[in-house]
Order: sequence, then C-alpha cells, then structure tokens
Amino acid sequence: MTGPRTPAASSLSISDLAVRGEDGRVILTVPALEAAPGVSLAIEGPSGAGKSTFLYALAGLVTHTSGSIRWGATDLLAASGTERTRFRKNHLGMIFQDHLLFEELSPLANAAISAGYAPRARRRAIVERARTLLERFGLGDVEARTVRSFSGGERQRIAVARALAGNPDIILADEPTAALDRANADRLIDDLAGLAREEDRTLIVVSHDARLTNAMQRRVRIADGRLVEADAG
Ligand SMILES: Nc1ncnc2c1ncn2[C@@H]1O[C@H](COP(=O)(O)OP(=O)(O)OP(=O)(O)O)[C@@H](O)[C@H]1O
Repeated sequence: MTGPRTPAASSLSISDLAVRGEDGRVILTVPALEAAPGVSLAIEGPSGAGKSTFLYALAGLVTHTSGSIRWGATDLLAASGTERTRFRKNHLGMIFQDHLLFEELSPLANAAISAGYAPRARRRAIVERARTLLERFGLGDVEARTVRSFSGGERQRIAVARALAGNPDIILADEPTAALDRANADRLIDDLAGLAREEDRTLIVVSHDARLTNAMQRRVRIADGRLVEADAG
C-alpha cells in the first residue's frame, strides 16, 4: 500500500520572498528558487548583499517576511513559532559564524548537545554519531578538555560535528571556512561536501571561498539584495 506521497523535507521551493529589516526597508528579495533534495548549493555575493539574511530566512529565523519558503510540505513562513522550532529540530543542522559553543563543556558534549532535547530513543545515536564525526575530523581529547582550550580551526570542526550529529536532512552553513588556514579549510570542505554527498543531504553554504563554492553542485548569487542564479550545474 502506498499512501499519498509527501515531498522530501529537503526539497526547497521559494517564491516571492521579501525580507525586511527592522526599519521596514526590504533587505532581500528572492523571486523564485527551486532546489532538489540532496543538492549542494553555494550562495555567493559581496559583503552586505544579504547572504546571511537568506540563510537565516531558510532556517525560519527571520521575522518581517512575505512570500513563501517551502521545505517539502512545510511552508516555513506560514508556520507558527512552535512549528518552525520543530522543523529545525527534526530537519536542520546549522553552522553559523559565531559558533556559540559551550566553553565549559567538552567537544563531545558540545557536538552531542541536541541529544539533551531529542526523544530518549535517539539520544545514544546522536552521541555516537557526534563521537564518530569528531574522530573523522581529527579531534582528540573529545571528553578530557573543555572547548575553551581548542584552536579556532578545531572549534570550527566541533561546530560542524554538532550540526551533523542529529543526522539532519538539510545543512545550512555560513562561511564555514572563514576562520581557517588553507589546509584546514580544504579538509573541512572535503569533510562537509563528502558527508553531504555520501549521505544525500541538502547542503547550502554562504561563502567567499572559491574552493568551497566550486565544490558545490550549484551556485546562486545575491547582488544588491536580490538573488539571481549564477550557474545551474
Ligand atoms: N534586522 C535587520 N534590520 C535592518 N537591516 C539589516 C538587518 N539584518 C541585516 N541587515 C542589513 O542587511 C544587509 C545584508 O546583511 P547580511 O548580513 O545578510 O549580509 P551578507 O551578505 O551576509 O554580508 P557579509 O558577507 O559581510 O557577512 C546589511 O546591509 C545589513 O546591515
């Protein structure tokens, strides 16, 4: 028996999106954007163009919006605050510029933080996946030290492990390589792009790093607060 098909939560469809700032000024418009589940997509554009605003909008974290952002059957902008929170918990992994790690906790406790509010049956899997990801990212001492004593690059990788530990369908990342030297950036790109590809996750990154944007299947550009397709690949 097959029931009615619901679109995968990670298929994205945007129409007539406008985001306003606190002063009422429109800071971003996205006339239309469609992305299939499992795609990797780079968002490029000059500083102040609206890239971070777009990423926050995709996570349902902005107010003063009109139009629609659909992830599968969920219209994020029409959803209540509770529904948005639930959607984020169930489907999104976010890597934002300020990592907001808990300084007093170990890398493992940080990476597995979502286990604390996940259903009991999922907790062990989250902790184990967090541990596996930290190992894959080359981090030692994952329980012995607090994150305060880890370097910028290591903290970045802990933040990535945290975003991925809950097995999200959708990963949103804002300048994930910004604080890293070339070697660490390249390693993170391989890890992030590799995991997304192997596991068929939708990955959307904002970045000025050409190596990272070139590793994505599609690139779009935001210029003067408006999203335009740069390269449909
Ligand atoms: N809540 C807000 N109210 C008013 N203006 C805002 C608000 N949020 C962002 N802006 C403005 O909107 C513009 C886009 O900001 P955003 O952070 O999205 O740019 P960006 O492309 O990510 O830039 P960067 O590459 O420098 O991080 C900026 O001019 C910013 O000051």
